[in-house]
Amino acid sequence: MSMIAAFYGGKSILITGATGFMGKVLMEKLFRTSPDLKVIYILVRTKAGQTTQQRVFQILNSKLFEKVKEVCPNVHEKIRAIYADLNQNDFAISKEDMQELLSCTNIIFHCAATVRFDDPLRHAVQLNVTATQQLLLMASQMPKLEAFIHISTAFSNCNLKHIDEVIYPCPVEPKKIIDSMEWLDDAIIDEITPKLIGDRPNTYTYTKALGEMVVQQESGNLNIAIIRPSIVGATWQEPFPGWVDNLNGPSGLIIAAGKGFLRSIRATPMAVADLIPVDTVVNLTLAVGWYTAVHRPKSTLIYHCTSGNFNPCNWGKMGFQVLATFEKVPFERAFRRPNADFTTNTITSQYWNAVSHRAPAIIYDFYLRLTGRKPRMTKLMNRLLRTVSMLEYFVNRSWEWSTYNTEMLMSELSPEDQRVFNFDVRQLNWLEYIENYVLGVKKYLLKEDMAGIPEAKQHLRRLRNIHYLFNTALFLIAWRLLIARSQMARNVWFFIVSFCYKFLSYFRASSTLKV
Ligand SMILES: CCCCCCCCCCCCCCCC(=O)SCCNC(=O)CCNC(=O)[C@H](O)C(C)(C)COP(=O)(O)OP(=O)(O)OC[C@H]1O[C@@H](n2cnc3c(N)ncnc32)[C@H](O)[C@@H]1OP(=O)(O)O
Ligand SMILES: NC(=O)C1=CN([C@@H]2O[C@H](COP(=O)(O)OP(=O)(O)OC[C@H]3O[C@@H](n4cnc5c(N)ncnc54)[C@H](OP(=O)(O)O)[C@@H]3O)[C@@H](O)[C@H]2O)C=CC1
Repeated sequence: MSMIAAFYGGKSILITGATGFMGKVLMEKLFRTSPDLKVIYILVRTKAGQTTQQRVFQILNSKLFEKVKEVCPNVHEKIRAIYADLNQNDFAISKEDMQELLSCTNIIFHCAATVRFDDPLRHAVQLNVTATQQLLLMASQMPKLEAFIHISTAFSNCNLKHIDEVIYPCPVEPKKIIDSMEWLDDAIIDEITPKLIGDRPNTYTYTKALGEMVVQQESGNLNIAIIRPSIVGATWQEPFPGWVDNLNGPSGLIIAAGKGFLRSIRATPMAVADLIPVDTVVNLTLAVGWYTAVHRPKSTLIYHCTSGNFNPCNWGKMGFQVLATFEKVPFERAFRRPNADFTTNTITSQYWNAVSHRAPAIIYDFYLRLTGRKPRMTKLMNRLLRTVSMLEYFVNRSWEWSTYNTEMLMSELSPEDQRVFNFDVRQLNWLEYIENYVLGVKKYLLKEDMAGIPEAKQHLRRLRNIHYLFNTALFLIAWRLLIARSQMARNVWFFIVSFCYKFLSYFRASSTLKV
């Protein structure tokens, strides 16, 4: 029997961000391995016209939870959705719900955050800093609380090359940042944001670093641990390979490349692609929750959940494998044949953006206008290029994260726990993982049926023929224009024609001689 699974039996667990990518997998794993847990409280807001109950119902009836229904048929009774909005200082939680949370919670997993790179600083501070502070205040009033697990990111200190499992102080105290957000107007905040984030690339990484400082400063007597995952990708093994449900990180770019929109990205092929499967992150998170509660370390331990130290992959290998998978499992209705190159400098990147991205979008929009349809490709391409420009920071650098605490934890696990809560990425086969990832994007993000693969391949063959025809026509037009303007070109053309004529007449003569 797994000691970790047994530990969560009978426990009341609070998860923030449970409706997110990582939160769903965390909930699923808990219900599947510890079906005798007492209750999972989840803070859920209404979204896209759905009530909290409707959102929970949709999650529990999704493919991700298929196995849970077998081992925990009464899962609906064990999940308690509490309306909350982390944008509000008191989370807008009702008095009754707050009373129940404060008196019953044993473990907190704080996953909620805004992961957008371009969020205005005010919004990112509210969600990634102030909300963390508010949750810590709630935790300090929970008499039964055994552990508080905070999910940060391995990129919270991406301005450093080597990152240890310690908290690095930010130049300005989080409390001052929080207070200034209350009285500065948006225009001033936008103006000072670049100065505040300094050499970090965006408000996301900056506010995650501030969030860690808040955890350190306001932990009081709480028993806390921090987990820093790198680039979280689709599931590796559990509950099944390739599951993913949002466009963040590689997923969106895999779609853009598979649909033929993205043809080049400024990336360093040999840079480490530090991806970590979401089920690996969740296994580590649950192991950390158990270890923190049972062993009660003297200080807040930080665990790096990264792959580069154990089983490095690089962007060149990843890109190659993604494209190779498209050959076998193409996406449907592609705009062009998938083909994405890595450019290593800004000039070539700008050239390919003009030639491979903007020009085809303009031509296609012109075609849409001619056929009486609304042009949309240029707008989509501009948004995609903006997205790519924000992700490029992470594909042109490599980082080294120390993993002492993560390795220590692995050694503390029994063989059974190492099997059930496996976070040993040394066992990960990257080619297999990336292939399953692309398959998962097709099935779970694009909702495309595998039966449509022959038609998708046929469509790509048509696109290839159109591509050849287009290039041939372009060449002939260019050659015709050149001949009309250049004597040299005409001479070359006549030389080629006469050479071919002589070769053909010699060939014909020699073949009649044989008879
Ligand atoms: C063969 C090559 C493979 C190689 C593969 C390389 C992968 C290299 C990944 C590095 C990744 C590092 C990640 C650090 C690790 C964290 O800790 S970060 C945590 C996760 N956060 C993220 O990944 C970034 C989250 N996304 C964002 O911040 C915003 O999407 C962006 C990037 C600022 C763009 O914002 P926006 O312009 O408002 O765009 P947004 O509304 O989000 O989406 C616009 C459209 O693009 C789509 N979209 C959204 N996100 C994406 C995306 N990531 N990609 C594409 N389309 C997207 C949306 O569906 C949307 O379409 P519509 O809904 O309009 O039809
Ligand atoms: N994805 C990645 O690559 C990485 C993620 N991380 C960290 O992991 C954690 C989870 O990330 P991930 O699952 O990918 O993120 P998602 O964007 O998928 O999920 C974010 C969660 O936070 C919730 N949330 C956001 N704003 C509010 C709000 N105002 N009120 C209530 N809930 C809110 C969302 O709820 P709703 O569904 O209502 O929007 C959602 O459940 C984050 O802390 C992130 O920083 C770390 C490294 C990498």
